[in-house]
Amino acid sequence: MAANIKYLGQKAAQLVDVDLMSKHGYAIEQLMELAGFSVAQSIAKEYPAGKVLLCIGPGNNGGDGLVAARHLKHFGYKTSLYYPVQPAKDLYKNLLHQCDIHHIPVVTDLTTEAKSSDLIVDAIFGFSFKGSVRAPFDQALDILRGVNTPIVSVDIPSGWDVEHGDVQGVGLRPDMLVSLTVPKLCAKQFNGRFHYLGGRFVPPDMAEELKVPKYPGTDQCVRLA
Ligand SMILES: NC(=O)C1=CN([C@@H]2O[C@H](COP(=O)(O)OP(=O)(O)OC[C@H]3O[C@@H](n4cnc5c(N)ncnc54)[C@H](O)[C@@H]3O)[C@@H](O)[C@H]2O)[C@H](O)CC1
Ligand SMILES: [K+]
Repeated sequence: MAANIKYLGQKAAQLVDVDLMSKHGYAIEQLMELAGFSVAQSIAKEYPAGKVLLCIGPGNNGGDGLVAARHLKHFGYKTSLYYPVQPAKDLYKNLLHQCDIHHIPVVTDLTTEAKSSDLIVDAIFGFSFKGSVRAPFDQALDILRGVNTPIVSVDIPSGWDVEHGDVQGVGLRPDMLVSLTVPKLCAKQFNGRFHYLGGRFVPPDMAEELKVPKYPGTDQCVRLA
């Protein structure tokens, strides 16, 4: 585990988000683009080009996944989306349209796709996840838990409590975790091979307060463990 890292609880993580947008004038599209780009770059550092299935949830964690799908495609990966709940918000509709014009298909047979992919990106739930997993994501997480394909979780391993980890025994054990902005408390329990940090958009005073580590060169991600 990297030294001097600050881990945020659920409320604190949500407050950072609010501060960036309400106080400092960032648009969600800006943050999401950089967050998703950093996820794609973290993946490219550790996994060779191949077939990547991105599992997309109904909130901004899912939005990060839609952005990552597009950048991975630009990087030479073959990408597809599992996106069972598609909210009507323009933000997500536009991101999905952009995936469409990048010839990134939406698939429905999760079991088959998960087994035949080289990598799965879990962009289902992020720091706003609460309670027990509701349909259709309960079944989806069961399927993901049951395949041998390595999983990269975006910000939070889905089904894990943001602060306490897998207290409900959902069972997702990602190979890589890409924390965004600053790791959340549950990241202390992550024991996969690669822990990265992404979301290189935090202004300097806030970065100092949050103990954001230095990113190397022009990279959008930094390996923590
Ligand atoms: N500043 C940053 O670090 C940024 C992070 N980003 C990403 O945004 C997510 C947090 O997004 P948010 O929309 O607040 O929430 P989630 O994606 O975690 O999920 C909300 C979504 O999920 C539903 N839901 C919640 N609990 C359950 C449950 N038990 N069962 C089923 N469904 C559930 C809820 O109803 C909503 O629909 C953060 O983690 C980052 O990945 C931004 O993209 C950029 C800035
Ligand atoms: K996730």
